[in-house]
Amino acid sequence: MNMNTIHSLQQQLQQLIDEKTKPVGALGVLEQIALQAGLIQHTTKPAIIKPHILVFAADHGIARTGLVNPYPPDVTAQMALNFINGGAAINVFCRQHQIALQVIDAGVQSDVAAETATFIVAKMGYGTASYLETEAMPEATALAAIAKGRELVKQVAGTGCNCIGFGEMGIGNTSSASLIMSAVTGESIAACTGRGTGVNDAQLSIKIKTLEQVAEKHQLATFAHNPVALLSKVGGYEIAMMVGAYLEAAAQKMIVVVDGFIATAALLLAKGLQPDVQASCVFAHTSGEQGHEKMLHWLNAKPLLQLGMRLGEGTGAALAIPLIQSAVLFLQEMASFASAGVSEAHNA
Ligand SMILES: O=C(O)c1ccc[n+]([C@@H]2O[C@H](COP(=O)([O-])O)[C@@H](O)[C@H]2O)c1
Ligand SMILES: Cc1cc2nc[nH]c2cc1C
Repeated sequence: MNMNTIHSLQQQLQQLIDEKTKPVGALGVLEQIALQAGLIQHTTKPAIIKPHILVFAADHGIARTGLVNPYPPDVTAQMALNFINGGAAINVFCRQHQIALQVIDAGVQSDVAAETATFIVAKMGYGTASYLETEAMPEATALAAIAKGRELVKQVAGTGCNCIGFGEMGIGNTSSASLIMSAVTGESIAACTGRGTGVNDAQLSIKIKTLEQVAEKHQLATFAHNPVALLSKVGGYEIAMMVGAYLEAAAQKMIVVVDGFIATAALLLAKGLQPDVQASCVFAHTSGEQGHEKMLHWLNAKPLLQLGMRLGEGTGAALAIPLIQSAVLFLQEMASFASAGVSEAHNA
């Protein structure tokens, strides 16, 4: 779409929104989402078809040190099994809102289960290496994970889905996200580091010191504009796959629903590779994880929900999808002042 076409489509959408039987602007942020959905789908009649969430699970070498996370790494595989059995929060919300859900083993440290239609085995390794010692993964592996993320989203797009959210599960992955955030935004490690699954005050200061050492060891600040190097040095397999997933979803003109702290850190990297991806993104919520608000501010993003959630799994995305559906439905179904015979304001 060239700039003139975008401008004219934007004007048409805004006019349709303003002609609906409501005071101008009275549906607030939903009006912005309806407009954005039309621009993403390049139509004045956007629709949400077969909404879908992909949850990427993987383990992190750093988590085995016990320096940055209160829960043991075994929880990643145990929660992956919980997803398969339908017992996690993301299962509940996806059932509630009729969102299709698939879980991807991007690199859990043990074998979780055999592949099925809803559990995909795409292991890039059995957990990353500890970036306290060495790089998390070779650059070739980061690139392979990005390619796999793209391939998975292409398959989902092939089912007719045009709205997708990405979640993650990985003990230790708030540390990767904090390191990525600090490198990309230039904020200090302390400003980018939160409690994750729940470290106490003493553990938080150890987490910050550990991550400061890692940032120094790998000279992360020098890789602010090199997403693949950041993935290789301090990333995770699930984060790398999400990067590819964002890139493909935007290329497929899908509405992309961005979840919490780790999911947004992956978007920082995707945006580093393809600045246009953000135009396809709706930000679901501000996570309770310290640092997420700053990350969103850096992106100039205005999330839909503020629920103090900090679970991950794509749970924020699942709660936001019905709001996005409401936004496109009001545009599709509401009567206009003319069609309903309602009088407009005197100042119209
Ligand atoms: O989405 C978020 O904002 C979020 C914030 C804090 C924690 N999490 C989840 O908690 C796990 C990582 O926490 P940690 O303390 O092990 O680094 C991982 O499985 C994430 O899905 C997720
Ligand atoms: C129990 C548990 C569930 C999670 N879901 C996403 N991250 C998680 C971390 C833990 C510890």
